Amino acid sequence: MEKMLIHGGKRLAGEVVIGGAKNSTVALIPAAILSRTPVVLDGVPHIQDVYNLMSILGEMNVKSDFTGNILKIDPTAIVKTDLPDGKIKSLRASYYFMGAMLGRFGHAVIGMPGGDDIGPRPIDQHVNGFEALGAHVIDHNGLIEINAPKEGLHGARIFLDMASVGATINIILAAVTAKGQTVIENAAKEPEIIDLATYLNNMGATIRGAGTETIRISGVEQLAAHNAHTIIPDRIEAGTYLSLAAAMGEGIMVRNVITEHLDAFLAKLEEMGVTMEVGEDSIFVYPSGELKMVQVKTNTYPGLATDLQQPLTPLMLTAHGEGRIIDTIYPKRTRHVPELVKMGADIHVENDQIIIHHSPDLHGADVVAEEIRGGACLMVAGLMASGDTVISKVDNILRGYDRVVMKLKALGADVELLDLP
Ligand SMILES: CC(=O)N[C@H]1[C@@H](OP(=O)(O)OP(=O)(O)OC[C@H]2O[C@@H](n3ccc(=O)[nH]c3=O)[C@H](O)[C@@H]2O)O[C@H](CO)[C@@H](O)[C@@H]1O
Ligand SMILES: C=C(OP(=O)(O)O)C(=O)O
Repeated sequence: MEKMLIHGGKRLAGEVVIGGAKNSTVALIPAAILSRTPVVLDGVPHIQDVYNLMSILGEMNVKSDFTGNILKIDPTAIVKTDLPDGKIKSLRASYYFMGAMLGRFGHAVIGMPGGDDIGPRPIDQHVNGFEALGAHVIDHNGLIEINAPKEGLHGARIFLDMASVGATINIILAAVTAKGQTVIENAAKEPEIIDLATYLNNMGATIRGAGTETIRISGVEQLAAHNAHTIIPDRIEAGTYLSLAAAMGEGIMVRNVITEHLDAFLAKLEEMGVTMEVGEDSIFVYPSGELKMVQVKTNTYPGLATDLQQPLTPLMLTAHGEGRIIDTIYPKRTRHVPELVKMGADIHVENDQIIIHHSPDLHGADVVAEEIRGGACLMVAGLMASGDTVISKVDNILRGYDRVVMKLKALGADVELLDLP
């Protein structure tokens, strides 16, 4: 079992280049099966989720080749295949094969996805969307079978109960080749949705309004990719390094960012007193002086992302006063809290609110990364702490952080992956 060993307490400096967005990539790869021609993705992050999706593609006789940052996917010999278990369970985004297979074959049999254990993650909005398009959905005890009617899917007006990223993407994937117009109201507005729409539109889809709460899709016969698509930078990876830079940096340049995607997060860092120079596609973080405690409430985009509340937490531990984090998207996303306590943090959970006090003396400990961002939080805390931190279940970090050990080492961190029992 791989674990991450961190000899903490070292000041860091230099630059880090952010990879392509995990949450775009994991939608773009399943979406590739809608194309009748080979697909090329550029800026693909080296993360376990990508390797697992490639393995799922292989089960459908879709060949893929990942060299450098380029992923080539050839769906021309695709075979309609049921995907009941195996790698499907290794990540959340495998549920995008529901919409993509439905769009391509009018039929999908997919096991319920895996992904982070961060509280309840139902897929009722995805199912309601498929049904509105005319599909028949049967849940065979966690094995989801979806069938389009004989005449194919038809456009529909769909109002989401909540602005779900996954449901918005899955409905787009199914609707791009449905007959007629689909309108998704209360759609998610995350940048990854715009990235997906750009990619599909370049294949011949007609999707308008991505990035707003009303998305209109006019169905087309079929899609075919003709150009490579460059994936947007990962705003969550960027936020994680910004938090680390503010906590331990002697001057760190974070490159390849779309700074607008980080507006809410940057505003929070500024409120804390972090000094930054925000360029066109980079952010330089100066060494921090005394920081001010802040109150944090996560929200859907453009609000502060739930995926950034945990990476921000170690930085908040350096500030004076009492801070609170309310995660309105995943209120139970608190599994990192007892692990931080093992490291000497003054932090606890009260009625789903995370309460934080100044904790200047973090020390290394054996901790568990129960999920990706909780893991990222412990990684940042481990780099700040004195002594050694050993993080187990590190695969949860590696499934979403591009070449993280290499990037941290380049900043001067003393970190390695070890095969430990
Ligand atoms: C692969 C990917 O892109 N993952 C991201 C995606 O997850 P994911 O797409 O799973 O998250 P959603 O936006 O769908 O979930 C938002 C909220 O809606 C609820 N909900 C969602 C769907 C549904 O059918 N019913 C329902 O009740 C969820 O439980 C959650 O409370 O968006 C989350 C919220 O920004 C991020 O934390 C994840 O990193
Ligand atoms: C929750 C996350 O991922 P997933 O939806 O893939 O589990 C995340 O990236 O923070």
